[in-house]
Amino acid sequence: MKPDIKICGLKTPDAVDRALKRGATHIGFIFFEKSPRYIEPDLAAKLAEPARGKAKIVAVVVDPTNDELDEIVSLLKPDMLQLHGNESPEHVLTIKAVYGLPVMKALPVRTADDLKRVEAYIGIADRFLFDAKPPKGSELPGGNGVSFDWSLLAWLDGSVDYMLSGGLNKDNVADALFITKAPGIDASSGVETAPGVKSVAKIDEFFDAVEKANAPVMASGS
Ligand SMILES: O=C(O)c1ccccc1NCC(=O)[C@H](O)[C@H](O)COP(=O)(O)O
Repeated sequence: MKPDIKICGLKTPDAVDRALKRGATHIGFIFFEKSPRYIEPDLAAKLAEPARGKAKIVAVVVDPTNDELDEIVSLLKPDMLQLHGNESPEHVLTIKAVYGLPVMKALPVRTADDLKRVEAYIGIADRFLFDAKPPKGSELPGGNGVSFDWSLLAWLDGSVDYMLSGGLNKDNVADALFITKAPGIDASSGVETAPGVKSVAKIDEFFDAVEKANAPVMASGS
């Protein structure tokens, strides 16, 4: 089945346009000031306009304060919040109750033990985003362009809805899908020419690779 596809860290109209034209189901905006993909909420709101009703608009936040969320939600009017910090299950519940929005909870993964944290969020998070643990020294909880051992996801109960993330690009996405059968995938650095600089050509190549990976295998004729 065709996975949901999220292109994250968008900052320009041409990248938003290309992601939508190629069939992105989710587009993400980063509200973490240290990130090269950081965008002001009012600019994100303008960029997101063409996506309304076509793709889910995702606000990516890290251990957000109420003031931060108030501003982002009122300006951007996202379809979903991606919580990419150390938000506890209780904090996720509170955020959902206050804003009435579905939450995708990001969890960093390096070992099988890391996936044990899923349990605490079942019935609370609407979806998970499994991302690689940031490399030592990185100030970014996401967008590091590194992958984790995808075979770890084989341990998951099939009822866990998630997006696979972390270092996905045109060269590895077919393998990632083959190994995990992920219901959703997310890419950021893999469709950039430099940190924070999205490339329409790379967005195209990424979607081409996903389409190729999903194309039915034709039986060889006569
Ligand atoms: O992308 C960022 O700069 C970022 C900063 C702070 C929190 C989250 C961030 N990204 C969240 C995403 O959903 C990314 O797409 C995900 O981490 C994968 O990134 P990449 O490995 O570069 O494809």
